Amino acid sequence: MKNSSQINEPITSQLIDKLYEGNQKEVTGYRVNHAKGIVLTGLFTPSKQASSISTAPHFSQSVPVIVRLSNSTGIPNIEDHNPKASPRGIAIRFTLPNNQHTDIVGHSVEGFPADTPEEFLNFLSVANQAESHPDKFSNYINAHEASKHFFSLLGQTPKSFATTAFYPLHTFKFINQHQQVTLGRYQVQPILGVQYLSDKDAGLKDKNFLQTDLVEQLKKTAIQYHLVLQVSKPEDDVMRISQPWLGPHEIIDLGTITLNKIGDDQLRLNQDLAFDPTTLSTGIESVQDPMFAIRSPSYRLSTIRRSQELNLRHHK
Ligand code: HEM
Repeated sequence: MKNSSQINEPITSQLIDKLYEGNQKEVTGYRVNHAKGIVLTGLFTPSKQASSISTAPHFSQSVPVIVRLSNSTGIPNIEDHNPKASPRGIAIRFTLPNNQHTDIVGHSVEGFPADTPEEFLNFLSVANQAESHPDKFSNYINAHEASKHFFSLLGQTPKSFATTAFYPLHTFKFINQHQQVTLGRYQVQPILGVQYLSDKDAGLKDKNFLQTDLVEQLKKTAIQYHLVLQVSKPEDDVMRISQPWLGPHEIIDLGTITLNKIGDDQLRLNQDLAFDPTTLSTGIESVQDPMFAIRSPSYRLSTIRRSQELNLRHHK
């Protein structure tokens, strides 16, 4: 029997090729997207309610977390105030008992330029020609709801990673000990609230200010986020990651992420960590939206390619 990664092999490598083509990946050994990042460590403490939503182990006990905060593009030294650095990224690894882990990967806008792998491939093909064929690019964007919405959200510079909200976008089934299912999407909400810089203030900032500010803030206090669940309503399309769910929704607090240390040896951590948003725990299942199956093989292939680049660099 074929597994999902074999089924998705051709489109996976096409997607990664397109990402390499478009993400200005001139430096080898880094991620093809979200190349510039900083790794922190801390603790996830579940809320009292979390264990009634899912039997996931980290919903009933505090667990260590590793968090990588990042800028978009494959440029490892992109200036933090460059509009192309948006959306920002977050990757969270929860360390679970028995050498298990589960990952959440999100970005700082509530949208994505495609709802299916084929649509994403089309989008990347056109986006990669944005400079040579600007009209084709703008026509495509205007004609496609997902990319139109996505581009309307880009470009802002956050005051800090500690004032940035993140959206993992996929819908999951959260299953409790009575087999009751809650459908919802995670949100990672900063305790300090969402705050952006004006373009003028952003332009005055040092090119690495998002990372240096974290170091300064940690000297005073920890960086904290609420992990919350936006509970779906019958009218929400849980199969489309490109669209926010409109109107008021029930929000359940799942717990608090507290980051209190910058990881030692950033270069090594950035290279070695390979997140996979499809690594789930017991009590949490995917709704199998069309993008979900493609993510694991894409991240795996990208990790293989950047590791090979590193090996080549070491052997030159
Ligand atoms: C099928 C759709 C997608 C594809 C093909 C894709 C592809 C990739 C690839 C190849 C990487 C580099 C992985 C590595 O070398 O470690 C990456 C990283 C990343 N992507 Fe995606 N991505 C997709 C969807 C998304 C979505 C929906 C989000 C946000 C909600 C997202 C956020 C991120 C973040 C934050 C990182 C950096 C992870 C880290 O810190 O290691 N991606 N993506």
